[in-house]
Amino acid sequence: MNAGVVIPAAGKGKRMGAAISKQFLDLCGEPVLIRTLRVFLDHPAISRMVLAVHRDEETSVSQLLDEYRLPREKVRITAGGPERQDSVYRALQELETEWVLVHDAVRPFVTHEQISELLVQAKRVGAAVLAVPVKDTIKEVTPDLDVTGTLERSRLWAVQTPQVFRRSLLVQAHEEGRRKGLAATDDAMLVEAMGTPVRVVKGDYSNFKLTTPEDMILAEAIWKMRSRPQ
Ligand SMILES: Nc1ccn([C@@H]2O[C@H](COP(=O)(O)OP(=O)(O)OP(=O)(O)O)[C@@H](O)[C@H]2O)c(=O)n1
Ligand SMILES: C[C@](O)(CO)[C@H](O)COP(=O)(O)O
Repeated sequence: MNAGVVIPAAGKGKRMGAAISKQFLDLCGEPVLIRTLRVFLDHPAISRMVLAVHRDEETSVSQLLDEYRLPREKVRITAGGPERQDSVYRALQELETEWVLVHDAVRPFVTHEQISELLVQAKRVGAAVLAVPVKDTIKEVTPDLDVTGTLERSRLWAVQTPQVFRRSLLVQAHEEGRRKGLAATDDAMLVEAMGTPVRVVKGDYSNFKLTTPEDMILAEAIWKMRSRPQ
């Protein structure tokens, strides 16, 4: 299977509130970004990777990849855009593989098993995303904080990345999304908007997105637990 990865890594991490963007924070001895990239670069189905970074960080990220001895012949760096959707679209222009995985730089706990299963399902349907059943009760609330309803939890899944697509489908979805002015918080939304089916692969709760400060504490605990000899 000819598969490449787009890693949007151009965010500023405002909700994390750290002095540096969260993808560069230390996670038990290596930057989060490096830990995330290693998972894909070590997977046998992945031949290429394009990293979308903030335009002021292209040189420093390139140096970081060299410092951690990542295989540079597989990794290209490009300038991201103002929103995640723009960063993914720009990185997509640099990737020519038949299949594309999109994965947030700040989800370091994705596994090889999940990547492999997503590729199998995407090949069947054209698009597959990792997701987990929602654990909380989800309410709709007005801007004034009045509850207007409660959603049926058994039908709700929290979507993660990786999200895997046939490249031609993803490019078309992004281009239509741009034409219609859709603001999508994930890539599958753009594919869904074309009426194209998307398959869910059940993931696990540890593949969460590092977003707020307490997530770093949880991430360190998970990393240490996974590194313990069995
Ligand atoms: N213009 C942007 C914004 C986000 N991202 C990336 O998209 C992923 C998920 O986004 P999010 O968690 O929202 O990251 P930030 O935008 O950095 O966070 P915040 O919204 O708190 O500022 C991250 O890997 C982030 O670097 C990106 O490539 N380009
Ligand atoms: C793509 C994503 O990680 C799926 O959960 C998420 O939607 C990104 O959202 P954010 O607005 O960039 O935090």
